[in-house]
Amino acid sequence: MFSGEVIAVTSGKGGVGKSTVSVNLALALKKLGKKVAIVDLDIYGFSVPKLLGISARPKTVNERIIPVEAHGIKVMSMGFLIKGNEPVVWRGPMLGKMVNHFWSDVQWGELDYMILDLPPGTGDVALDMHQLIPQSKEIVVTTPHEAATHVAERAGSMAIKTDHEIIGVVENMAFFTPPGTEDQYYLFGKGGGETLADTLNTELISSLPIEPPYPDGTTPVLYEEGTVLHDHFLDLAKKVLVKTNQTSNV
Ligand SMILES: Nc1ncnc2c1ncn2[C@@H]1O[C@H](COP(=O)(O)OP(=O)(O)OP(=O)(O)O)[C@@H](O)[C@H]1O
Repeated sequence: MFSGEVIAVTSGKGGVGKSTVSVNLALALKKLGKKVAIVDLDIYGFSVPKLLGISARPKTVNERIIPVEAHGIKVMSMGFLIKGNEPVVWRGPMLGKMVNHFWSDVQWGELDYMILDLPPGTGDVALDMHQLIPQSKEIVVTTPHEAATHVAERAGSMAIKTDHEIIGVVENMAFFTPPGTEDQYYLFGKGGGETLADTLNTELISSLPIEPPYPDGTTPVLYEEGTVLHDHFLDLAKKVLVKTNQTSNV
């Protein structure tokens, strides 16, 4: 158990950048001097350990689990409990037990923020989380494309129905600016994030551009200084501070 803000990051469909937003928001909050943990509850697509380059596993001391630390943040993931890349074949009640386990049996210590990377959609884990952590607030991630915003609306509606505050919508892959230009190309359409925010009666708190690959063709996953997305994530973290009545420690 811990005291601090719990922020669940959700999306309607997979692949829109929910884990990318969760991890980079957690790192940006850390840069603002906050004590941060991230919990990867994306049972069928856990990716946080890989994004953070973690190969260690959590240890248990006096029947309490000690989370793994990476880049200055504490991490727990469904991926720590599964061997290699095996598929997860658990059903609802087992998943509920796991969510409870992460919440009650982990030695989190003092934290300002706990970021939860939820599975996409409105399945068992999202429902369990909403019931177990009634104080959690939500960020809804979508791309501007109608196919994504349409299903993201359902994920957001679930938060509203269970009385959870939606901090805002993050529109990811909103546009592409070719390096060396100021042009903006709206590859997945324009305005989808704003429309979703209106429908959910919340605010569009960030429009994140598409990060171009490095010259060698690889793509960054942690947006360090020098990347296009670095400042966008810092701005998003500052907005989260304001929305949760906190101020930067740096
Ligand atoms: N703004 C961006 N610019 C460029 N690439 C991005 C951006 N956001 C995410 N990506 C890339 O898109 C892919 C999908 O992102 P991510 O894994 O975060 O999505 P997700 O919504 O968590 O998916 P899933 O639910 O399947 O885990 C990754 O390869 C990620 O690096």
